[in-house]
Amino acid sequence: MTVEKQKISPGTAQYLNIKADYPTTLVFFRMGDFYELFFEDAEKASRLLGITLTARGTYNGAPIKMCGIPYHAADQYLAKLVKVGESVALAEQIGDPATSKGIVERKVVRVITPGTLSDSNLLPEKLEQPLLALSLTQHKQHKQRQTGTVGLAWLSMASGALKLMEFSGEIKSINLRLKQELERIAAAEVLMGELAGPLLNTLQEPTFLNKSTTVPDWHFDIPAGEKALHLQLSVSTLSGFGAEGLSAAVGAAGALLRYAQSTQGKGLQHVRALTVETENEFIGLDGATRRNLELTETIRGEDSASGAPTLFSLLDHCRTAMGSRLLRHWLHHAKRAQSVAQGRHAAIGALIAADAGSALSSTLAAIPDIERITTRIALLSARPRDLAGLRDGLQQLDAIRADIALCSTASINDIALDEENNAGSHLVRFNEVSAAAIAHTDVAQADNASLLRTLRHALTTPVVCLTLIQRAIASEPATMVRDGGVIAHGYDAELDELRGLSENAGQFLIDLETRERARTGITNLRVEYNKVHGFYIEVTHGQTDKVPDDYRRRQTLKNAERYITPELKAFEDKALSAQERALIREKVLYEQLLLDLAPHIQTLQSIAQALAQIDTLVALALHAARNDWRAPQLVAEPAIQIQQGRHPVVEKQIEHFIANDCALSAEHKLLLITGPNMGGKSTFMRQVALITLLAYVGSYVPATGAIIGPIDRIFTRIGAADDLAGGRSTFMVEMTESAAILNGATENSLVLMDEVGRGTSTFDGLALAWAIAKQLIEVTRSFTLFATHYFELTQLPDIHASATNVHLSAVEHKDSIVFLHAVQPGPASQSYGLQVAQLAGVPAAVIKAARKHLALLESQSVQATPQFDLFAPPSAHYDASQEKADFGANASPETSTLASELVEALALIDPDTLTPREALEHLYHLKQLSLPPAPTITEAAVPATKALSVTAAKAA
Ligand SMILES: Nc1ncnc2c1ncn2[C@@H]1O[C@H](COP(=O)(O)OP(=O)(O)OP(=O)(O)O)[C@@H](O)[C@H]1O
Repeated sequence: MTVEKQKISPGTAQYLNIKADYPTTLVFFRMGDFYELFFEDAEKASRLLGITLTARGTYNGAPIKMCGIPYHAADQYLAKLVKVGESVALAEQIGDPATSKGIVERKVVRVITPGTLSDSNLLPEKLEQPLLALSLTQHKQHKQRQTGTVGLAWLSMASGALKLMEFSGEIKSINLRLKQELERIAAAEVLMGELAGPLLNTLQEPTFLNKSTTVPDWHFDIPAGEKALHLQLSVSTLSGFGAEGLSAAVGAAGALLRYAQSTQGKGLQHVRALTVETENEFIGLDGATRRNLELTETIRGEDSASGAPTLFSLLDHCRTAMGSRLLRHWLHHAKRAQSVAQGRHAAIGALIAADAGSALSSTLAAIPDIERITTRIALLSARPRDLAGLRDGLQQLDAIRADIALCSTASINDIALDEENNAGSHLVRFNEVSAAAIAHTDVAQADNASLLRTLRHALTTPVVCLTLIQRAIASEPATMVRDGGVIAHGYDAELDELRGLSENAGQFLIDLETRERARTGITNLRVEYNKVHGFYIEVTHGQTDKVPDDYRRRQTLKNAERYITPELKAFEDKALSAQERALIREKVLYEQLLLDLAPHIQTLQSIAQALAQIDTLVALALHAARNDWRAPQLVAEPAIQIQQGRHPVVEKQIEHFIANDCALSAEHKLLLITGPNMGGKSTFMRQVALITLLAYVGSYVPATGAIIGPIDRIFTRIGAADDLAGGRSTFMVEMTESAAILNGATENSLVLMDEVGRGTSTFDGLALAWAIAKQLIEVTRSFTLFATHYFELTQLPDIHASATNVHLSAVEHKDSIVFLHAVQPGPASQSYGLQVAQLAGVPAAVIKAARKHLALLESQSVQATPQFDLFAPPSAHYDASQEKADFGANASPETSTLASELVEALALIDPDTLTPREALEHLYHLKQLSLPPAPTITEAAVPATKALSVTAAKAA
């Protein structure tokens, strides 16, 4: 917008000048007690906020559209706008309207964006909303391979945590990786250079692109980024943070800090440290897995905040928002290093043994969000009640430390022994790894005792800081500094004196009244005050003739006259100005107090982190104790051995949950799970994944025992949902997820495959399921739970020793079915599909027709067509030999017998002596020998999808 100063009012010119600097941001233009919005901003805000659009004056001949919101209610409107991803620039009045000549000066003091919030009213309590900067550099084509480097830097403005990460590779693989990292970090706002945007479109991640803010490419300059980090962290090298050599990420950090600072309008004193995250630090979970396991939101996308049952809402017994945020973080960031989880297990054990959870929990309830308050202190935006809350919270630290001290090392050892006894020998392979587990547990004990000790140490009361706040802040301060009554008595002599002047006014006025009554003889004379007229002496009309000469009339009422005297006037000036000056003095003192607290920011941050940890550990300990969860053992050998495991969320929702074992080891890596619909297959698979994850999160687990080896990633392919927004069909989603698993899983990964292949035709689906299972067994060799309705797959264990059949059992009762939900050895014998349909209320006539059709299909399938009833028991015709060949095994004895019979028969034939008829008879005989008794399922199991489709088409 160009500013045509001649034709427009000074106010409009000022607005347009400011707006020119914030073209894509809504500008809130402060006018007295209102923020006003103009032009397109007004239209947009009125639509988004549902407020009335009006017009005032004209610009270029057209009315200027405007709308406004009251200054005092701004927070609620800002919250709404930020929630829909809008940013707002606050243009405040800088000059004093009373003394300004012409128009009062205005300046943007802060920009509010989704990723840079620190205000308690605008931020969700239990969620971090990081700001992320992303740089993507494509390297020159190298032997036909397009490669690139991604640099990530992200900052939680509300906590001050700054993190970096960098990775390189072929464009396709880094895109995949980037998608996973973005899903993990869950940034509220993503900064990108102008060039990176189009490259990232290939991510096909609409939700992510909606959050992006474009900044000039030069903001990502690497030397500038390095300089900015040095300055921010007050260091001369980044090597202490392990960040040397991360040029792309350092460039991104430069863009991030520049943007974050510009939005705050000031430096970021609370950002004092840097963490570098590495590729292999956490157990990898992609977005689909986080959703499928319902960690913090349900599969349908409901957040825990809406009360939806998720792992987070189940475990969140945290009493502070800091604890809740950390718990959420832990669930999404389980570290691969076992020692971290072991440290937490032992701490939980010690808390349970000392029965310290409840006491700690109630003390923690009195602790405010010290982390965010500290940030607001650093940004000089802390309110008086933030400081009062901080003071009250810090006063609880002694009690918390005393409770932690109760958890002695002795009790930790008791717990360890207990758990070891509990692990028992229920599972065959449990014992094989338990010796190693004991060794590990010992190591863990040493670390563990130290976790609580470290926390106790970090929670040492910061006496200087606390005393300062105690001295400075009134016991119950007003909400805003401008209301006064924020600074405590005795903190500042000047303030006390000014307050004394206005507070002692009462006595002065009583004394004056007594004196004036005596002097004038007017017995009903009164000295009073009102806001409009100030102090006055009131005399009723009947007495006015007694009024002395020095009384000046101030106001005439119906029954009385009001006067002022020189003495009263002098007092009035002093008292009123004292009040005003006291308010000004309080503001100065408060601002100075925030500055004086700055040196304590780092201490307060580590106290906040320690409080979050102890709160989270207490929450996990309470949940474990109340629900009979046990300490898992993390071992070096490959294993997922779970004894009597339960699904943590489902067990809460039903009356009687059936616990199940799971035994996976180096020799037995795939469980092929069959059983009826509703039998509990998905629940079982999820519970294994959740127990594994919980063990690495550092929590106890819902099982009587669990021994778990190294885990690098957890993958899930569960359920089928269309991705309409992403333009992908059910089957496409299924195959994309399967592809990601097959490309990314290793022998330390846990893979959950639920009914893979069901999104397409029977034969294609079966063939794909077969080939995928084969790949997981032979190539990735991952721990796999493979649930299927394709009965043919139950042959896998015959062919491959590392696969085992288990099934979820059910029994028929009259015409109905009873699910036992127990995992039992061997394959299922029936699918019970019709019975389940009947349970679901499918009309009797339909069920009857289905039964009839099923009988027909079964008889046909025996005679001619390959498998229709996928759950019919394996037929006598089934020929596993082909699959064995498929898996690279030797030919079966049957195949070799047939071959030798044919050779023998051929050897008996002398073609030179045969008549044409005899030749034909021999041919029929040979054909008879080689013919299989009936078409076999083998055809369907050959993983050549195309050929199978043709077969299927012919069969149909
Ligand atoms: N171990 C268990 N104990 C008690 N009830 C269970 C158990 N497992 C599952 N259930 C109940 O059975 C229901 C169905 O379980 P689940 O969805 O796991 O079945 P499924 O075999 O995967 O079914 P489908 O093949 O149709 O997907 C669950 O909602 C739960 O109420």
